Amino acid sequence: MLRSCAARPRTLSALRAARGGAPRPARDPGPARRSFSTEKVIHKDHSLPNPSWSKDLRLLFDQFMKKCEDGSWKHLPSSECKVPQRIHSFKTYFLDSKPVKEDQLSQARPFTRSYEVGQGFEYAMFYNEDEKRTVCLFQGGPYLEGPPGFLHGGALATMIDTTLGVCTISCMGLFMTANLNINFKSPIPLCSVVVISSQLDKVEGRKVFVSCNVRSVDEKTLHSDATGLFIKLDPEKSLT
Ligand SMILES: CCCCC/C=C\C/C=C\CCCCCCCC(=O)SCCNC(=O)CCNC(=O)[C@H](O)C(C)(C)COP(=O)(O)OP(=O)(O)OC[C@H]1O[C@@H](n2cnc3c(N)ncnc32)[C@H](O)[C@@H]1OP(=O)(O)O
Repeated sequence: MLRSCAARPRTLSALRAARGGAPRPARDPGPARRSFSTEKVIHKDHSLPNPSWSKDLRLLFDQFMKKCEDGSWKHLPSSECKVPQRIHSFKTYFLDSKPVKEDQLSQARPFTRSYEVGQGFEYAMFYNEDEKRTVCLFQGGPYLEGPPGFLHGGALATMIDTTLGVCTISCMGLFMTANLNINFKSPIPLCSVVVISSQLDKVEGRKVFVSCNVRSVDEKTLHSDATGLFIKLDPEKSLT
């Protein structure tokens, strides 16, 4: 259910209660939109259409789902729950250190999936293995406002980092962002849809160079372009 701005928690304690209190009630999307893992936990796929998606986002999503039919593109599911195997692999890099307490970790969720449906980051990603490309269809909701009526630059940076990160992780394994360089060329109207097209450019040892551009749905407006450097994690080194 969409929450109005008036219903947003105004105090820190209200915010904490909203974030850390009782688990959110499940919003069952119906059989066609449930996804299951081999784990006992049922993970809901947040990258499938929901009522907050605009016509533009639905049309683009359908176009990419068609491209998936011959196997050249893959739709990447996105869960608010953790991916246990990847998280376990990632935790091995922390070695002996415990930077985050277990109870805090149990509250953790991906930043881009931490808003109510429709209010924050609505997106779906598609991956082309042969071309080493990832495309993100992104609709930034009303809680992501920067300049009045426009998307916050940090929200776009988040989606660029996530798209480049997914592109790198899908192609190569466990990496972290070392450098992100973004040119903001044209502001993005709030609640509009943009297409983030990323590609893997070069691999040099542990370094992966990726880039992307962000365009309007009609492709006429170049909103941003960006480059990223991702470093493969070294199991011999602690992150903390
Ligand atoms: C990332 C998540 C993994 C978990 C996966 C689990 C589930 C996946 C599900 C969904 C995917 C979502 C994708 C989300 C993407 C989000 C990505 C992030 O936001 S990551 C968070 C932000 N980044 C950080 O906090 C990184 C902090 N930095 C570090 O930890 C380290 O600096 C490092 C990047 C790990 C590199 O350190 P390391 O000691 O290993 O390397 P070196 O310093 O020896 O450098 C190696 C090599 O790289 C060059 N280098 C390093 N940094 C830079 C830089 N900033 N600019 C240019 N070059 C750099 C360095 O010179 C060395 O080069 P050379 O070998 O030629 O000498």
